[in-house]
Amino acid sequence: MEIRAEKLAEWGSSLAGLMFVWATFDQFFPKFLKDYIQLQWRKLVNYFNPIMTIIFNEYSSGLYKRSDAYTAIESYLSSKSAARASRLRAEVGKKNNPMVLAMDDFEKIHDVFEGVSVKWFKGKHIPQGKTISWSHADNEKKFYELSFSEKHRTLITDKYIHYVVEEGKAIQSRRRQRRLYMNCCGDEWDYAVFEHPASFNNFAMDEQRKEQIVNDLITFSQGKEYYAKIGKVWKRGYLLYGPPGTGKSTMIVAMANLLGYDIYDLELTTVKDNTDLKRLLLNIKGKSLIVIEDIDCSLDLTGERKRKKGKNKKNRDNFPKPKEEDDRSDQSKVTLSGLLNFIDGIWSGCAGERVIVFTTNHVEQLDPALIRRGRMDMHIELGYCTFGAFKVLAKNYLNIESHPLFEKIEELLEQTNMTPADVAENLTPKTLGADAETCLKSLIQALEKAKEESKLKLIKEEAKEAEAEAEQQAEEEKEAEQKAEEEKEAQQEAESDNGSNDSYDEETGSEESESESETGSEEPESESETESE
Ligand SMILES: Nc1ncnc2c1ncn2[C@@H]1O[C@H](COP(=O)(O)OP(=O)(O)OP(=O)(O)O)[C@@H](O)[C@H]1O
Ligand SMILES: [Mg+2]
Repeated sequence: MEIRAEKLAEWGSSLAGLMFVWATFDQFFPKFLKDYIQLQWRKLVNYFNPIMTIIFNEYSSGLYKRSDAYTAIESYLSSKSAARASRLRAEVGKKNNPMVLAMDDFEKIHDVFEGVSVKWFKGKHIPQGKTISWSHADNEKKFYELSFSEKHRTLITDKYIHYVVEEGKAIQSRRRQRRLYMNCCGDEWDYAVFEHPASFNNFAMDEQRKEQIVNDLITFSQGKEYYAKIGKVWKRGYLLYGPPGTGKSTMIVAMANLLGYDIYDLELTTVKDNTDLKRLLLNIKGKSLIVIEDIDCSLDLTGERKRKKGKNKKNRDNFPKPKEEDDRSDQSKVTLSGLLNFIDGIWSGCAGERVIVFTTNHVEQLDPALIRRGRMDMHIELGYCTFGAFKVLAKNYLNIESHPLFEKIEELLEQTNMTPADVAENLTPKTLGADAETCLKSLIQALEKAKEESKLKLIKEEAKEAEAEAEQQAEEEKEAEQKAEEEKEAQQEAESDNGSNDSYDEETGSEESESESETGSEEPESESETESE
């Protein structure tokens, strides 16, 4: 299309004229008149295409706290802005938080929900004249304006706004720095900022099972209405069990990272009694993952607690403890019923969503009451490394998805038990520049060694068993011999008794008179006396 120079000049002068008129309008017309004209203009537009507008103010009137809906919408829109807004504002997060791109003031972005297009506008009212105020509400008044066609009113007010707020909250919680709380002493929580890279993406386990667990967690975290409908507290319990080094603690971190929850690591051995336990638990906020590791070592299932033992804790117990700590653990009286009350008692409903995780290496030692469904809803067994799990580790550690050595590794993994922790350690390069093949070979070596060791162990165990069996057999034989001897002796005694009775009859009691003369000499004497008489 050809645009002629005279035409351009004509447009230019019209534009300049329009700008002049606007500048004059803006400068000389009072605010109320401008607002009136704007209102009338909107009405005119609305007449032909009815548009509905909803305003979300940053501060509700009289409140000093930012509106939750406003902040949730801000988070939701910031996730859309990077791709859709033409002017962005960069905000650098606090310590270690990534930079966040948000839409700038007076920007518009479009969003689509169930095929319906809506428009968001970020505006602000700037107060006329400068006033000094301590309240945000008196300064700039920011707001989000949502506009959509009137005919979609029900969809937007009933569903879309709810969706935006919930999604925004989820984004906030994902961005928020998470905390790891610990109860070090008494009934108080101490925390540290929690940054752990473990996730379900790099967690090594059977893919199908992993998907089940992830789906279960996500369904739980989105199940607020469902739990309310069925009248249950919004909580879910997971029991993770398996040998040391199979990823129980790693899975806890992956769970927290997936849901964006804080972790509360509850150390029962430092809690004095049920009252302190209650106090601790009441101070746990919503969106939290409460963890009791090695539950079998923390709580005596008869009701009394015992000191942690096993694994590292066992080693720790070898060191003399400060007397104070010793005394404290002796006085501790957290009971199983106290713990169960917390898990599903009336006061378990005092906070928002919660996930409770127990870990143990000895599931068979746990009281069935503690782990029944409803308390520990999902039981997850973490076992030795399978080939599927190995492939995840190989992708994580060596960035490879296949290799000619995989076949050999698969075969060896089927023949021997190696924990994912050991496999991971063998896949870790030990020297700078060590390539994938070197690491795989090192794993094969370790697997072969483990296989040999388990074979030897088996042989030793069999030999030990055979020895024990032989010992038992020898003992049984010895016992049988002894028994036979005893029986023989008893028989001989009985026979000799019978023999003596016979001789008494035959020899008219000469022997008896002998023995009787030892015990009671009077009777025979009197007898002899009568005889002599
Ligand atoms: N399934 C897994 N996927 C990825 N890494 C794993 C897995 N299992 C173990 N690891 C690695 O092994 C290390 C030890 O695992 P973890 O501490 O989770 O084991 P655990 O089952 O909690 O052991 P314990 O019973 O001794 O507490 C982790 O740091 C992790 O790097
Ligand atoms: Mg662990």
